[in-house]
Formats: sequence, structure tokens, C-alpha cells
Amino acid sequence: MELSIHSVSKSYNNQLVLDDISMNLAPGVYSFLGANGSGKTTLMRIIATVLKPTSGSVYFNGKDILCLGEEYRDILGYVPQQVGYYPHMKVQSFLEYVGALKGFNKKQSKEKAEYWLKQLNLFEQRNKKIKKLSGGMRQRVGIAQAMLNDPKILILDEPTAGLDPKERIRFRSIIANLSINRIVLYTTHIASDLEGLTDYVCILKHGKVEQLNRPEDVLKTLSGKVWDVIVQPSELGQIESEYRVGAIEKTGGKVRVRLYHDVKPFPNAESKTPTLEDIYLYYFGEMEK
Ligand SMILES: Nc1ncnc2c1ncn2[C@@H]1O[C@H](COP(=O)(O)OP(=O)(O)OP(=O)(O)O)[C@@H](O)[C@H]1O
Repeated sequence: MELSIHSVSKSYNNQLVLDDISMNLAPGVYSFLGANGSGKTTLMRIIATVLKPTSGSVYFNGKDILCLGEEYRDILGYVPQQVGYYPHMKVQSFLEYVGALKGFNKKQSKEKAEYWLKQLNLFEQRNKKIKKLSGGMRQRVGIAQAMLNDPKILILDEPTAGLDPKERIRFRSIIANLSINRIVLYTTHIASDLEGLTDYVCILKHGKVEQLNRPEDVLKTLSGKVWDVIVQPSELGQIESEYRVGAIEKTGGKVRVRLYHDVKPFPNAESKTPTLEDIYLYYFGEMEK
């Protein structure tokens, strides 16, 4: 099974948002990491066939997904960003309704809805109205509706937005369980979401792929470039103007500054092992200021 993105570009009103993206995806979890506006949602919508690329194509097992039509929708599960799933509907009724839309008969829809309600720990909530659910529960309803047809490709756009730390951990184990024999793509701008979950990290910046690598290889690219230095608060401004700066922490009356530089920036700087948080700040720190 292979999903192949071939020279995909997308412009909105002459603004280039995706710039010649190519990659081949096999079963596994792929996280698309990028700051706001880096084109993650646009790419997910193209892969979900909600949006057409300006140029380029996406192929599933060698066939253009736009030509596969219904056949592709049968193998696709898509959880869009911020969906307002019928707030007045009850959870199970909603899932059965989605089942009907996906072409299942009443009995199949009920069975599938109940199966996924149990899998996603939502069975207790099945008779609650969607608007009464917490953000994490609503997110799981989103995953349940996408899973009804047992998709080969599962796309989750910013699935952890608005979740509390406990829900994030639960989400991670759900995805780990669902990822076997599927291509799972999800977008995030939270580096810690990737820890222990993803097989590949794709860093998207200004519509281009900066890296597509296993997490350990992504980390290696920053090896020898991550430094901690303890300075007086008054020195901070100067450091920020000269270096790419990550986290800043108070320590006693001083501050510990994480900075990224190819060579040791100060005699007292301490070399640090890169984390995914560092990767994010290295690539996107400037954009978030
Ligand atoms: N329908 C549209 N019309 C015009 N511009 C758009 C449209 N959709 C997205 N854009 C622009 O394209 C760029 C990329 O947006 P996109 O939503 O793909 O990024 P993103 O990485 O998913 O960001 P976020 O994390 O904020 O969701 C942004 O500059 C956005 O304003």
C-alpha cells in the first residue's frame, strides 16, 4: 500500500501555499509539524480530495486519487480541523447517520457505531448530545466517524488542539492502536505530540518540506547545535538579537537560555541533546514571535 504525493503545489489567489511537495507514504504514522499557516491543512485537504491541487497529483497504489472517486472514499477516513458535528444529535445516532452516508445498512451502521464507541471509550456517552461532550470526547467522536469504514488512510487535522494533557496521552495510545496496517497522517504544531508515537516527522515550512525523516534522524540534524547558557537577565536582549533562542528559564537571579548555534557560542555554554521541542523552536521559533 502506498500513497504517493507527486509535485503538489497549491495557490490561493496567486499566493503559493504548497510548493512542489513530493513524498511516498507507506503504512505508519506520519506527523506533519508546522507553524500556523505553513500549509498543513491545505495538504491534508488535498489528500482527502476536498481540495484540488493547482498542479501535481496524489496517487494511491499508482492511481490518481481524483480518478478513484468512490473507491478512494471507501478507504479514506478524515477528521477535519474544528468540525461542528451536529451538536444537537446524540453520539450514537450521529455515528449511525454517518454509517448510512458511508453506504452501510441500518444493522451494519449500528454494529459499527457500537464497535467504535467501545474502542474509543465513548460507549457511556452514546446517548449524550454532542454539544454536551468535552473537547477530548468530541475529538474521539471525530475519530469514530472516520473509522466506521475501517479506512486504510486516516487523516487527522490538528487532532490534539484543545485537549488537556491527559486527553493528549489518551489520544496517543488511540493512534498507536489504529496505526497498524494503515497510513495515518496527522498535523500538529505541538512537538510533544510526536513523542513516542510517530514513525516519520514531516516538517513543513512556508509550504515546503524541510525534512521527512524518522524522529531520531530529525533529532540528529540538530546534534551539536543545541546549547544552554546561564546569563544575567540584562544580557538576554543581546543574545536574542544575535542567536536563535529557544526556551528561557529563570534560575536563581539569572536566566538559563537554550540557543541553537553551529559552534559553541560562549565558553561556559553547555552542549545539550536535542529534543523534539528544540526541533520545533529551531525551525519555527522566529515565526511564533
Ligand atoms: N480558502 C483559502 N483561501 C485563501 N487562503 C487560504 C485558504 N485556506 C488557507 N489559506 C491560506 O493558506 C495558508 C496555509 O493555510 P493552512 O490552513 O493550510 O495552514 P496550516 O499549516 O494548516 O495552519 P494552521 O495550523 O493555522 O491550521 C495560510 O496563509 C492561509 O491563510
